[in-house]
Amino acid sequence: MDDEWAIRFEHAAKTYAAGSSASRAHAPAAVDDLSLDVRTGEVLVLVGPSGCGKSTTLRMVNRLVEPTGGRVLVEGRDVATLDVVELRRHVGYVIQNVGLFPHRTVAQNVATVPRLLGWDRGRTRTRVAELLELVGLAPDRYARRYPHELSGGERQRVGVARALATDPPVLLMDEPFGAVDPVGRRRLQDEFARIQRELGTTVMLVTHDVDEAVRMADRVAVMSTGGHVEQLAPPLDVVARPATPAVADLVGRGRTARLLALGRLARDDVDPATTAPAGAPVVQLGDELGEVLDAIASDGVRAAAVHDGRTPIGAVTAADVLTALRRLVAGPADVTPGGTTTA
Ligand SMILES: Nc1ncnc2c1ncn2[C@@H]1O[C@H](COP(=O)(O)OP(=O)(O)OP(=O)(O)O)[C@@H](O)[C@H]1O
Repeated sequence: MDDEWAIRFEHAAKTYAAGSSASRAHAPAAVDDLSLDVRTGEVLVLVGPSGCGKSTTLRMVNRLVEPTGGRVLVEGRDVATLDVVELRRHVGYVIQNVGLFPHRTVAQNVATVPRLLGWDRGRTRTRVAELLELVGLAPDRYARRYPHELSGGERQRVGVARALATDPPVLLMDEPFGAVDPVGRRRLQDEFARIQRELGTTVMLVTHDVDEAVRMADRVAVMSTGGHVEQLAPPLDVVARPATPAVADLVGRGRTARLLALGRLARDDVDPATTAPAGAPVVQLGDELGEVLDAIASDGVRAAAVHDGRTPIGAVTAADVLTALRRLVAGPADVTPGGTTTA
């Protein structure tokens, strides 16, 4: 196994053979020529407009879609050479609306793959209980329920538990939280992030929700038609310094709010000569800029005191937060259109 990457696309291409032979001859490629590495243990999010080839890209990994050009490797092996059942044991898959078996209980749904693998009942039962705990569903309350007795968010959790049953090193997620209301979605995102960190799973996630992308990703791949990667970079870089007009278009609306959530208070943002007035709110170096602004925005306050741990190091005003935002946008000048930044 390669330590650096878990999934590699090498000039991967897919042209669907649909319609008449005449239209087939001119069918545009859903994915034209994709070369991309997903690093071991990272969450890489594909985001882009509808029809740009995100799902096609994802499905080439578990061979729900067979490439018509190039190749896809998982943990160093060309997926085309692998037995599909063996491959899918290593590659979990979660989709919107999950596709749970309606006439099977939660426990039976989660046990699907262990059953196929012939695990004994004791091992399966223990694993199912572990997984339900992991996704925040108490086994004694949920194991015997049927999918129609669950909320959308709970069903999605069962889908995640099922995909993780054999502890796959790679997990593919296609709009996994798309069917959940915004509040539930945010909670699921947070919990999933915790689970992912705990397990160290390599995740490739598809969404068309830019906020979801920047919240979940270690790196974001912004795609345009034909599976073309416009920019591949950490969320902050994508939002602060879009590499192409297409990326700017996608992240443009609500950009300041996203920067406030992604940017962190740095030492350079703090005025060491100023002391905040008595009773001023205290923020910490490294806090989200949005939280800092919230603190300053509270009634009758013009500045927040900044601490580094327990040590007061100065004060910060709303104007300083604005300067910090500009610092993020100015950033290091290492982004080239269509290129990548290293992080
Ligand atoms: N089975 C198929 N047969 C023919 N064409 C397909 C098939 N699946 C996808 N396509 C086409 O391939 C292109 C890419 O589709 P894909 O589903 O990968 O895009 P996407 O970015 O995931 O879109 P969305 O965000 O709307 O789900 C689209 O033009 C789509 O119409």
